[in-house]
Amino acid sequence: MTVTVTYNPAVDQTIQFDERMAPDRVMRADEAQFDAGGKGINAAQLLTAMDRPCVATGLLGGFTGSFIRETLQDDGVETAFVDVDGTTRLNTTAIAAAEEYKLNQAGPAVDESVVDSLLEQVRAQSPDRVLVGGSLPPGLTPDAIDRIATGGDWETIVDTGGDVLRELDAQYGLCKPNRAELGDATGADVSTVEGCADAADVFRDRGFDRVLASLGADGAVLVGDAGRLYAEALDIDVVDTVGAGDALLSGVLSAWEAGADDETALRTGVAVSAQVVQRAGTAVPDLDDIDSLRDGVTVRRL
Ligand SMILES: Nc1ncnc2c1ncn2[C@@H]1O[C@H](COP(=O)(O)OP(=O)(O)OP(=O)(O)O)[C@@H](O)[C@H]1O
Ligand SMILES: O=P(O)(O)OC[C@@]1(O)O[C@H](CO)[C@@H](O)[C@@H]1O
Repeated sequence: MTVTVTYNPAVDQTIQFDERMAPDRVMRADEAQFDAGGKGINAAQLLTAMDRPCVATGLLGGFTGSFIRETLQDDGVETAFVDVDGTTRLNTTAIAAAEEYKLNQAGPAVDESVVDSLLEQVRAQSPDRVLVGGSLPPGLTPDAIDRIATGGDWETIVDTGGDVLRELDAQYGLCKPNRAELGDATGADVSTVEGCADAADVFRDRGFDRVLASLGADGAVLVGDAGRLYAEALDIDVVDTVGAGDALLSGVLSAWEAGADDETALRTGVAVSAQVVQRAGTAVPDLDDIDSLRDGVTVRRL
């Protein structure tokens, strides 16, 4: 069973415009939607939709926190959140004439004592695996993630920004940097797929057993004891890429949980991410076609 930890959840607002962004005038949206978001929450929704046992935990507060709670309940996602005084943030993605603008708030400041409360919630679930996803709100340091990783007998997976990744100190089962984070955190040349795999090895030397690096439209690389695999992305019409990395990771974790090997897991991750980027926002897409999409993903050994 997986527990996801989202220290800094968000309501994701996605607004779409036919025309390009321009300053000093009112832009009127053609479409708008709100979704429950934050990397761990997105993963919990997808894992639940793929019938993998999962509990979403994290910090929630205010009217945005209530919206996330209600949305997860409607989606049948099990939850065990800790209440905080501040108001959970609202992040905006503006899609304007096919350009994507991502506007993320910092989130409400919290006190370090929330880590103890969260750890208690995680322990109460007795998970096999804990996925810590997303940024840290003001008031927390990377130690908040290390404390989850060392807080019990579970494998910890981490999907957070390069600056935080660089500072983690504990042993982790997996990290999921994107290309920019891979480059920022290692200083390596990540312009080629081989360069990305080399950078992933730098992460492995720092205490991550496996590295799943997402390369946007170029696909993804999975590096571990079983070798280095590269999957091409599927050729699809992209609406927005918010949540693409969470989808890749959820697909890989779901397949591993079903007993799949690394190659099948990587194919599944790419297939799930393809479904997510073809829809606006971070709501769970239709996952019925995943098996046939997965068969169309090309994987090669590096
Ligand atoms: N333009 C695209 N075309 C096809 N697939 C894509 C495209 N962009 C992303 N993907 C798929 O989504 C996966 C994750 O993408 P990306 O590297 O952009 O994640 P990310 O930066 O972690 O995203 P986020 O932080 O918003 O979740 C890729 O490995 C790929 O399979
Ligand atoms: O600011 P963070 O925590 O790095 O990222 C938060 C976020 O952009 O990531 C998710 C997509 O991956 C969204 O649901 C959410 O708004």
